[in-house]
Amino acid sequence: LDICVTDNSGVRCGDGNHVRLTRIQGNEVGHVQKIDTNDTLGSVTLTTLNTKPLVIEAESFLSPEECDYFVQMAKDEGLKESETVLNQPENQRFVLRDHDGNKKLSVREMRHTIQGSFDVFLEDEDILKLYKETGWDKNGDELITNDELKSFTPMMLQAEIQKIVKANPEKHSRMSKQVWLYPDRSKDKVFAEVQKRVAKVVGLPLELIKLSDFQVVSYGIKGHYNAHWDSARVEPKVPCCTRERTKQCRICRYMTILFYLNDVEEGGETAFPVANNSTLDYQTMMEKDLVDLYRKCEESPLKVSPAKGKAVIWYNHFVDDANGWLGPLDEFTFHGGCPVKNGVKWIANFWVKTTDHKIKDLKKMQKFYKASTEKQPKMSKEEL
Ligand SMILES: O=C(O)CCC(=O)C(=O)O
Ligand SMILES: [Fe+2]
Repeated sequence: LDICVTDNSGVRCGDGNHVRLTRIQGNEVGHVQKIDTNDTLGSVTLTTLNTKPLVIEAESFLSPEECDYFVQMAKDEGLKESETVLNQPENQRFVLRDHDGNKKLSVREMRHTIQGSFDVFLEDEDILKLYKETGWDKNGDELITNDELKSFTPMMLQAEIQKIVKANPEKHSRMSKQVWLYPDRSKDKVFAEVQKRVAKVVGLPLELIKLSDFQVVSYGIKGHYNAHWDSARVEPKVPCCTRERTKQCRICRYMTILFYLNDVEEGGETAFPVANNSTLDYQTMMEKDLVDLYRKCEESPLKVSPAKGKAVIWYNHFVDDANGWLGPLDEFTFHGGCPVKNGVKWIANFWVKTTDHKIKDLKKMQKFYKASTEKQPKMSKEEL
């Protein structure tokens, strides 16, 4: 195997063991480092915002022109309403969340049932109004018993919820528009330069950066994205998703580089609701409704404010010590977008993807390596 990659130390070839995922050294909160980019921008300054999880901010990672360029590109391509992705298969979606196991659903348990089943975040008042209108809570004790459950089906519940979110779309876990961009890797000069800059700043092979996904998202007033992980927990039996793959797979995004493409008048921060918690337990996360950033954003321990050209960088996964590739999910990267209060918000997600098959990834990277070396016009003797 002869694997070559291009990184900050030049072209390096070997058997594959010489390629490892690396992290930017964050050191401590407030640590500042300046990285020369050797391009039109000159340099990028990184500031460590947090260490658990490691979150790094770069003001002016993109120039205002680059930001405008990506927004225009997204508009030309056309944005579509973001779908809320539920990871559970269809038949496991409707699960009654009877947390205390007393065979009755409290209002809170019904809220969580609806969240888990339909990805819709209602308030207690919505549930009570629903009971009133449908009569499902026959005796009006605000509890749904097994017997009362028989009077309606999941389909009926879904229909009611659909009515509610139609009138109040902000009750969705996500309210935004998005588009995947596949800027032609050799022809789009702006995108190519940004990819190079990303490779330089994060210190990963350019060939890996070229495998990344790029998505532009826009939020209007009340637009938000409740807390989630950008990647998934490692499950050896479920392979990582790739562009070719359609069967059951999990998302594997080693790192997220989130660009803010405009200045937001008010709101729209990126929040990390479990940052710096000593432990992470799902029970507390449920009890405190930490997912619900639409309502609980203010309580978040770490928030990053949008600013045109700024990038916020974090690692969804640790690195596997043995092979230097995708390691365990860093669960503290749980994050989302706070509601926009005034103005609009444009972002671009730059997701550095890998799979858990290092060799397969390296082989894919070789295609980009070869393309770049072949395209290089041979220098004539005169030029030398
Ligand atoms: O809008 C934000 O600040 C966060 C967006 C986000 O987390 C995502 O698109 O995955
Ligand atoms: Fe995200």
